[in-house]
Amino acid sequence: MPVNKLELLPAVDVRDGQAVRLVHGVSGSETSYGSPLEAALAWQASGAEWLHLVDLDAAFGTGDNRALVAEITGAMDIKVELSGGIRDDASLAAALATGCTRVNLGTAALETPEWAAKAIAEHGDRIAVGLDVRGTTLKGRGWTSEGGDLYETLARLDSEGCARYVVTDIGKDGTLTGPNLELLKNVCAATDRPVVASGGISSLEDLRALAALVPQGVEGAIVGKALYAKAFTLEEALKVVSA
Ligand SMILES: O=C(O)c1ccccc1NCC(=O)[C@H](O)[C@H](O)COP(=O)(O)O
Repeated sequence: MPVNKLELLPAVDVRDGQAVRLVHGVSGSETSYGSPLEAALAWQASGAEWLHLVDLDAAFGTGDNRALVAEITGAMDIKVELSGGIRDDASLAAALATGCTRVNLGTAALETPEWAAKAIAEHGDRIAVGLDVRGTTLKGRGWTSEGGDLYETLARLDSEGCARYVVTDIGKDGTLTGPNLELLKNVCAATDRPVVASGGISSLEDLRALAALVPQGVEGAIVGKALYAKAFTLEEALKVVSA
């Protein structure tokens, strides 16, 4: 169903049991923000309708936080989008079994396209694909491996029935330098599927700029660092997007 209000997805990225934010998604660049469950509960208490929950260890292949991710998802009354390391039947089944609303596939959509197409066919709207880019080149495996051309992959995923894309400019992620609006406009022009913007949001003005792209296909925005750095509160952000 089309939405006319920008959805906000506050992020909780989990590394080694802690809520963290990375810069450019680089392993080792993290700042720690304490208990991920407390962070998730705080976003929920502030009025969030969504939580974007990332298992960074699973994304980087340095282990996983699967039990904690399941615990956090189970504790939420709001919708949860799970991301990070969902690449095979076992990790997909575990993610879906948490009761989350949807999962993001990343590396799998690039490296095992047949498996990803099967997951999309079986689970429809519960699957989104994360398109993580530098320029127009996709990245996989915790953003360290090359994954081909953004627009070629988008056309393939569209033809396979992918319901939605989460688009991240890696150069912006965790930097508080604003979202890549040109990239988002270009992706929206290339697909009729909804797009969730991720990475770089730094101000309420950025949220207003993203809200202006809702008619073009931007459905939501993931906000991480800005909330942890207290650039604005979630209550202020929610007010901006509902205005
Ligand atoms: O989502 C992933 O699978 C992922 C994998 C590897 C590194 C980072 C990953 N996600 C990061 C996020 O989803 C961030 O929470 C999001 O882009 C927020 O960015 P920001 O507002 O710039 O802190």
